Amino acid sequence: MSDNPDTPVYGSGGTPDAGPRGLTRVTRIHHLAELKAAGEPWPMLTAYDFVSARVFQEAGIPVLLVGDSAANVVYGYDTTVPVTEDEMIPLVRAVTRGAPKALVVADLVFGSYEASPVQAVAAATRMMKEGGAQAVKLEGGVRMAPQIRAIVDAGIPVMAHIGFTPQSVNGLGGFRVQGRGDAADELRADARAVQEAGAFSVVMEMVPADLAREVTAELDIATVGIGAGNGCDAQVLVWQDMAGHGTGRTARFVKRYARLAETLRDAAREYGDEVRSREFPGPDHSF
Ligand SMILES: Nc1nc(=O)c2c([nH]1)NC[C@@H]1CN(c3ccc(C(=O)N[C@@H](CCC(=O)O)C(=O)O)cc3)CN21
Ligand SMILES: CC(C)C(=O)C(=O)O
Ligand SMILES: [Mg+2]
Repeated sequence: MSDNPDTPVYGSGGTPDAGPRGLTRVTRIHHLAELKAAGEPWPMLTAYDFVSARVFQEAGIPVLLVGDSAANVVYGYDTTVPVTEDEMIPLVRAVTRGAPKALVVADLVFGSYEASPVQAVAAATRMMKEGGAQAVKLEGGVRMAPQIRAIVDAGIPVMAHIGFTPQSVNGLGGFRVQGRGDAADELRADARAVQEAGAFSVVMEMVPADLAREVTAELDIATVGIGAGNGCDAQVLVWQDMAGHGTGRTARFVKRYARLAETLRDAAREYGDEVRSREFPGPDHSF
């Protein structure tokens, strides 16, 4: 592995570079187009703080999302509706500091972009200027195309998000798969509209796998699936879901690769026990 800036994010031979030092160069949007052309899927995770962002960069995760799921996993709200720009921006700053080689995408929060393209450009500008993000994400297809176009025209790359869009949970009638039956054509239209509006990528959440695969083949831009099967160009999960660091139940689309919450609880319990018994701090940890 090398620090030469011409070394690609992924090593030669098309294998993802997840070596001991992680990403070998800054991830750019055109790399994602190259990966789509090469048929190589890439992983994306959420991140909300410095340490986890650094760990994911070391693990070779090229794209990090500071999701508005921070509402749930950082701030403890029930939905993503209440979280504000002022709550998101410090998290975006921490992640961009922790993972300078990852492409950092920041979610625009509910209420910050829907009203008009002018409002959307202002919200996206804050995420870049104050947060240091390289791109923003917003929820909506056909109905948000004017906002996407305006943000892209302002020089800010946009990732769109269609299918189940959690900010509209009240309008969608709950946490449900989207694009089943007749709704498939609506989802296809949303996908085409965001590509046409200039988005560089699109998240598809809770969409039937066959439909997601078809849309991925139809589009030139990268599709990122969450609950959308393995035919997408990329996958994303909330990192606490992926690592077993949540509290309650998780969606069907989550696969858990670790049991961090249990590990942490056991560590805290042992620490507590040792303080109570005066075993900690012993001579090794005293001056
Ligand atoms: N921790 C976390 N993980 C996420 O994936 C996530 C968040 N938070 N917060 C923002 C949104 C909300 N998301 C959600 C939340 C709940 C379901 C859910 O309950 N899904 C059920 C029902 C599916 C159905 O009946 O059609 C499931 O079993 O998958 C799905 C996505 C995805 N996002
Ligand atoms: C689940 C992903 C796609 C997201 O939008 C978030 O974490 O907020
Ligand atoms: Mg989100």
